[in-house]
Amino acid sequence: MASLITTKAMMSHHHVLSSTRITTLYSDNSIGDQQIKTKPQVPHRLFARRIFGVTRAVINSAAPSPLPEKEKVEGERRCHVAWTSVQQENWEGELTVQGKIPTWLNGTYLRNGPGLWNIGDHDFRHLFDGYSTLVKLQFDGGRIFAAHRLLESDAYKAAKKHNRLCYREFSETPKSVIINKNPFSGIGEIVRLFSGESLTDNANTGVIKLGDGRVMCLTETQKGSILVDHETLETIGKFEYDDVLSDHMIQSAHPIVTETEMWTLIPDLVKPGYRVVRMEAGSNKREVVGRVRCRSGSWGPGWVHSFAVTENYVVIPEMPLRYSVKNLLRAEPTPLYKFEWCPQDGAFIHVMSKLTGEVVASVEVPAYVTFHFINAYEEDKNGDGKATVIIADCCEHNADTRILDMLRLDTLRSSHGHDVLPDARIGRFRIPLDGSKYGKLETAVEAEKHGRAMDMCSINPLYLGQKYRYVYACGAQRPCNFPNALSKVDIVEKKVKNWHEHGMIPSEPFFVPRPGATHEDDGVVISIVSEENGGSFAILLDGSSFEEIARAKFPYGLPYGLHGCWIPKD
Ligand SMILES: CC(=O)/C=C/C=C(C)/C=C/C1=C(C)CCCC1(C)C
Ligand SMILES: CC(/C=C/C=O)=C\C=C\C=O
Ligand SMILES: [Fe+2]
Repeated sequence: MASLITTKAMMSHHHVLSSTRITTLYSDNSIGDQQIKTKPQVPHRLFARRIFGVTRAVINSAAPSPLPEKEKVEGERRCHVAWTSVQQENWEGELTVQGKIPTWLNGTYLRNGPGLWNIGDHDFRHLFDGYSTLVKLQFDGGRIFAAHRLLESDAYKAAKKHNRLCYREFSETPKSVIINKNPFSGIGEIVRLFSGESLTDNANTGVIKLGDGRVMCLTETQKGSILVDHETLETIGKFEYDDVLSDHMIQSAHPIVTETEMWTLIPDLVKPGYRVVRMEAGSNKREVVGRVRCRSGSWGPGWVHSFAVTENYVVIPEMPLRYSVKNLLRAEPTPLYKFEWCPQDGAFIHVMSKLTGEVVASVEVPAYVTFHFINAYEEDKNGDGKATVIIADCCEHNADTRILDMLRLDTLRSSHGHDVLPDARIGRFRIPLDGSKYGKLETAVEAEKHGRAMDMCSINPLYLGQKYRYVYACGAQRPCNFPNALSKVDIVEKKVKNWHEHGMIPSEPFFVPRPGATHEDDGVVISIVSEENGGSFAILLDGSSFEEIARAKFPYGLPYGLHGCWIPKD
């Protein structure tokens, strides 16, 4: 049984509990004494809603019990903690470690993701709508100090203050900005949309460490670039870009960062294309290295959630899944949300020189749907030191756009143990640099070997842009193709090793190389696992054997997360 604290007060409360610190979400307007009750944990969206209504915080984890009968509503039965909102605004404490953490692993793993999917009485629709929730695992001499905290974005703060949605999220439009049927009444909103005013800054997708040490949370809106303190998880404030590129409201959610620079793509919705930009470590100014024009005759550029780089080139995808101004302006989401599917206009990959900004290849490829590029590298077929082909790998959803709508919370909450998603694979693009018109798209490893699920990938960061061998990603345990396993894929030998436990939903496996390692897979893989019984734990796998070396349980359940980063100690 878990302790349930029911707080009736006007303000958020801080509860100090032995080694853990907890802050409840916010409360309603009633004033009264704090009551402490004992009640089973209910990992359920109704429960999360009640937090906002009356503020209740679950302190301990325990096996969830069924909801009281009166609260059972069709479609709202007990759901996996992976899809359940966090139940406190923040928490910190030491985790008890089972197993042994390598002595060299000192630093902080930070993970971002949408951890809160309701506001007031409103339940969000889509996985990507939730408010950013940072989770920290600080490894120190074999111990793990963990924490989580909601990001104080303007979108989250406004939602808290007004108890309703105030900005456009991935799939949600607040009532206040809904354009009515009169085409002229919405002009103001069109301005607010294109100026970015009504867009969210809920930076819930990823978190990166810039070369100068600053830590930034990101989403696809440019205003959703927010600096945080990786030790306290406090929000520092907006990352202020010192350039004029912020006029374009969107960006790729996955910049590529090294110790010296950051590369990203800025899509242009007006003249369909992408600006390829570079920012020096220590600077806030992005320089435009070059611009790619979209090849298709469609109105919008292809969606770029992520892209890839090699040593000398930037690989720019132009997916047939395109930003749609029409869908952007709609109040009610389409099954493709802000996008539209235009395979008749072709699918392309462009390659730009990092040095000159020149587009050195622009090839048509088979239709594809991907969120995440894994890595890319140059192949030199003639052995004269000049690249002849670019290889670019991605998690590819068999060109099936239904994946986007399948990430709706109702689908995720109700699907158990069977195929629900389109099958996914490692898609390998071969892009010739000899002026050929076409590129190839192949399956790198038979998808059955990783259970026909493939997303949320990482590699050894020292192999970024280089020929590489290992992909760490979420795969699946058949017969279901939902990513419920961690997979190590050897793309050279075409072998896969999976980690899976019944009922568990792991988030992105993140590879940290061992300092001084000479083998690509010498390091550890970190993931956070949401458990069927309502709990969660951090897990460490050996990068080479892919066997578990340690796990550490959180005293409560954490929801699914998206992307993470590693910040070495000092
Ligand atoms: C969480 C994740 O992976 C993606 C999040 C994407 C978001 C929040 C996209 C937001 C957008 C709008 C609010 C309007 C403009 C288009 C678009 C960038 C899709
Ligand atoms: C969680 C996900 C896809 C899972 C399907 O296999 C995609 C997340 C994308 C955003 O970062
Ligand atoms: Fe992503």
